[in-house]
Amino acid sequence: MPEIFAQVILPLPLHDAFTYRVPEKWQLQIKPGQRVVVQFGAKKFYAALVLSLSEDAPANIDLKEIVQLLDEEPVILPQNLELWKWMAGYYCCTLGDVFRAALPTGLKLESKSKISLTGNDDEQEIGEKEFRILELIKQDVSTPDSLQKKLGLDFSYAALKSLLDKHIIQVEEKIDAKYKAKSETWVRLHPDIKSEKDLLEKEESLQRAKKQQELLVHFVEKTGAFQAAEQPVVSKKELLKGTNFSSAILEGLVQKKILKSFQQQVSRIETNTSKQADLNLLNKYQQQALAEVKTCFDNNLVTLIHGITASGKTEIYIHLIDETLKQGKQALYLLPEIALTTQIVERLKNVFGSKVGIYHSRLNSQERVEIWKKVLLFQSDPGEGYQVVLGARSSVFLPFSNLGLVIVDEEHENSFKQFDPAPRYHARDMAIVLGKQNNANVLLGSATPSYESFYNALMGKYGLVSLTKRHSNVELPEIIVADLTRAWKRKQMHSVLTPELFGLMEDALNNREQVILFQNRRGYSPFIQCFTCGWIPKCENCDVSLTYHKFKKRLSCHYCGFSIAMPPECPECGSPEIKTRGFGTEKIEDELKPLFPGKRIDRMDLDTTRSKNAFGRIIHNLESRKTDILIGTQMVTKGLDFEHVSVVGILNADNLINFPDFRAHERAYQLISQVSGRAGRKYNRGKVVVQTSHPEHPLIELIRQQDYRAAFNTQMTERRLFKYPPYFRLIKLVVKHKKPETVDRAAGQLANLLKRSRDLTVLGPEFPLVSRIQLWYHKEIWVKIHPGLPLADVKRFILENISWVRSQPENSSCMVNVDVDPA
Ligand SMILES: Nc1ncnc2c1ncn2[C@@H]1O[C@H](COP(=O)(O)OP(=O)(O)OP(=O)(O)O)[C@@H](O)[C@H]1O
Ligand SMILES: [Zn+2]
Repeated sequence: MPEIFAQVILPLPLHDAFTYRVPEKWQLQIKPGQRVVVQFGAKKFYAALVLSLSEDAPANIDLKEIVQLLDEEPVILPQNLELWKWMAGYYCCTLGDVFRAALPTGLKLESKSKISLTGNDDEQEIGEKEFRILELIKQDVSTPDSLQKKLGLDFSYAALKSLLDKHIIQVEEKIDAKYKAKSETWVRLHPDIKSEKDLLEKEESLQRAKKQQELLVHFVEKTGAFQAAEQPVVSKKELLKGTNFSSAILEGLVQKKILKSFQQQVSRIETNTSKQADLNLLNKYQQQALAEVKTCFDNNLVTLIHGITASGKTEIYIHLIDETLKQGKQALYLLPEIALTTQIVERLKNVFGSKVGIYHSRLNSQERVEIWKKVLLFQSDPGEGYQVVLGARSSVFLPFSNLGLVIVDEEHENSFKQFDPAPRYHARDMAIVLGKQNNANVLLGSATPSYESFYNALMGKYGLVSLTKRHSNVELPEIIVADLTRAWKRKQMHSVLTPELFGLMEDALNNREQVILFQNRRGYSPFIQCFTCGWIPKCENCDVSLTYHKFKKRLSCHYCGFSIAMPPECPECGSPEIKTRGFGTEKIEDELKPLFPGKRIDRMDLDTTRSKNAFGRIIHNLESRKTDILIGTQMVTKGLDFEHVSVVGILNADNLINFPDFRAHERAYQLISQVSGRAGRKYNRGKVVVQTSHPEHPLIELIRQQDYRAAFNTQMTERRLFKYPPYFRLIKLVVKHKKPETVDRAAGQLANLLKRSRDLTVLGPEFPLVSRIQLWYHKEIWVKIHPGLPLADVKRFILENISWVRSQPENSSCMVNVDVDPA
């Protein structure tokens, strides 16, 4: 047999795949997409993934053998790996980075080399160091790491190796998959009992073991043995539930060979047994839009559906998914993490039943592995595998075998972008690549498309379909701009509410309608300050002030989690007068309670949704009208669909508009339109109050007119002028080090090198808004790239210069993150 070599990806930030020899015993079995154990470096073992196989050995080097083959079948398909390669190339990261992001934790493996005695120690000469190692192994110190810890300089790998060579010790390379199938004990009749007569005989034999007899009768009743046609089996849990029988009684029957117990794997995923509902009939606008989308698909176009809030985009998606399933293909429906609420999950499950898998980060790792395997299963067993996945960002990595449709809902959402660690990918853009690679249709949807996507649509690169009517035929809400400065001056404010907003809230609440208030800051107040000396507490690790959380009576950092107790007095001057500054959601909740006595106020932000079910509870309470007023951060803007919300308040639009980011206006427009869109979705036209100190700001006027096109056009002029996307591509480089002088120097060197290219526009280096996070100083360099330039060459040029800067001894341990298309 010719020799076979495997190219494997290691879970390390290394650029290449590495080649190993395949031992003869696995030559017939090994396939790309399987996991293998390999030794890398002198002493480390890793679970790697086979990328490809070949018969040609690389010429120069001495190759190691694969230590172990972990999977019988691939955990990922060759076509899925195409996406990995594309991603690593495009986002300037390594295949190892993609590997770590792609597989669910439960399929990634941990390596622990365990050393044990062989029992073979007959009179061999051993040295001092070998002796000490042996003594420790006898006391169960069993890994090289822990030996090294105990022995310090007395530890030597040579001594360890010598003991191995003498066969006194052995290495058990114990690599175990974290995922273990969950199993349950089940009970059935012992196979010796073949007829009802056998059963009766056994029962009589139990005259002197009353409890056992009773349990046997209970078993027969429960399973209908010899009466019902089905297999008389029941889970142990089910059998003993609500009875006084103990496990010991059951064990007695098993020992007497009357019952038999066995282990059976169970799924951790709740099985949905709900009946499948029919599809809703589309209204005439939706029908028209659906037809247009299909025409675009026929022309092989990625398509953008721009449909106002509550126009019923979801219904169109459901119809498209349905058609995809009828063609026997799979569909992927991507949503931002936070929009994956019970509302949308239920809607999909009602229609597609057990064909739908849900995949997001709130699942535990076991559950994620099961979803992964059921998506994979579709290839061999379409009846059992998942045909539809509703998922967040990382579901682009799932092992689809026959993808026909990819939908990206709320495509403008920047949470589709992974910020840290690498790969810093954008799931919307990856969805488009995934679609291309699989010949699947791609549909992007939003009420406020990202300016990049809308631009692509206007340029004819994407198909464009519009929906301009709400399903209920109710008009988009009326937007009222309220002047904060004027109301403060005239002393008309009710806490944080202008008289306009306060009045509308009172009316709505009196009519049993609901209100949503949006504030983009959580906590009680963004900072506190000593009234006497002006002291403001800051984070120890980051360059930010600490946010006050009243309920916890603590000040905490929203970047690193550092927190301290609220000081009773100013540590600088001793004054007891410490004032809270600004309004977070927690403070607003506090202040509104006395303004609306008897009304139920709830809050939805990161702090109130940490527990697993909190999110669902808040939504349920709003849906069932147990909540009158909901205060929330960005979370309340995402796709929520409630019938009785009639007033929405944006408490401070200026925070959004004045953010120092080239996307600030785009984002402010999106956020305000999205949250406004929660009002008046079904019955009467809703009202939205936008509070601002700058009512004359041009963006505020565009928001008031709800003119997406005009807002887009104004921004495009600026983007073109200042060389921003979609006219130019951006790559952001972040140089990091614990010493500010090193960051300064390295970033300066890098920027100067890049500026030598006359084709590129290089900005910086500059300290970002928050220049120190978790003790690391940051400095940013922005590279603007003309669309005519070959991107791959530009990236290579950047990476080469980064390598050079990092290789300078004075910059040692300096990190540089590369962020392609920063969001
Ligand atoms: N054809 C239809 N038949 C019955 N109900 C519909 C239909 N179309 C839409 N609806 C209902 O109208 C409401 C709004 O629809 P949907 O949530 O799909 O809007 P959307 O366009 O996704 O809005 P948003 O962008 O705000 O998330 C939902 O309650 C939905 O069930
Ligand atoms: Zn911090």
